[in-house]
Amino acid sequence: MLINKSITDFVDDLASDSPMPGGGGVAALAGALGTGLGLMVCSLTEGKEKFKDAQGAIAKFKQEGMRLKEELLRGIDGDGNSYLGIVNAYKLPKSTETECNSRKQAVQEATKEAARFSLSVGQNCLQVMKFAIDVIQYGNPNAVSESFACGLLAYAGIYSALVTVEINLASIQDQRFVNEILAIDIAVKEEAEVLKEKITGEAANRIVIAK
Ligand SMILES: Nc1nc(=O)c2c([nH]1)NC[C@@H]1CN(c3ccc(C(=O)N[C@@H](CCC(=O)O)C(=O)O)cc3)C=[N+]21
Repeated sequence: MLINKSITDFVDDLASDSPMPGGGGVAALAGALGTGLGLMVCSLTEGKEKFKDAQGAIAKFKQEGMRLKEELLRGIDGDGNSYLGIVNAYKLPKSTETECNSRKQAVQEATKEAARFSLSVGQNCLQVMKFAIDVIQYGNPNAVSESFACGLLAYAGIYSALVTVEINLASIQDQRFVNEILAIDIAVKEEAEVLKEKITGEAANRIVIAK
């Protein structure tokens, strides 16, 4: 499993020509790392008298963050496996016309599954950006830089997931499927842009460097 590797082995694997991890799995990792940073800020806020008014909100955000962290960690291997589905479908025999047809069908199905999987990674990363905004607003301001990094790692995760969705869509023939997924893909991107503006705007307001 990819998630049990050391960071060094993971990055070396990534750098090699092995088919996983790919862009989709790294998207999930970026989202998980972002979530970890946001959760760190929750931990630095919890139980502190200074932040007593924020305790209820932080407890709620922490639960959501823990759910997203688990889901994104699962997505690192999950996405890689969904891509392996495509690789394996291409390896099916193609000597007869029947074999060719069923191989083609299997490649199409596996590619749809891979597109759906990376879309779900992108959607989870979008939730991490919302979690980041909550944590920016309610969390310990000493670590607000971590809250911003949480949101911006998730933003990178979204784009990494969505280009993966799109490269898969490019080889899918079922136009109805393509339209349906593309509509969600575009909506996620639009929402991510709004959230990114909000996050960078907050960062500019909250981290003021004397000149
Ligand atoms: N859910 C999902 N996650 C992905 O990460 C994902 C995906 N879908 N869809 C497609 C892109 C692209 N990507 C590649 C990974 C390895 C090779 C690779 O190793 N290619 C070898 C051949 C691989 C083989 O045939 O074994 C080559 O081009 O020479 C290529 C492309 C992962 N992606």
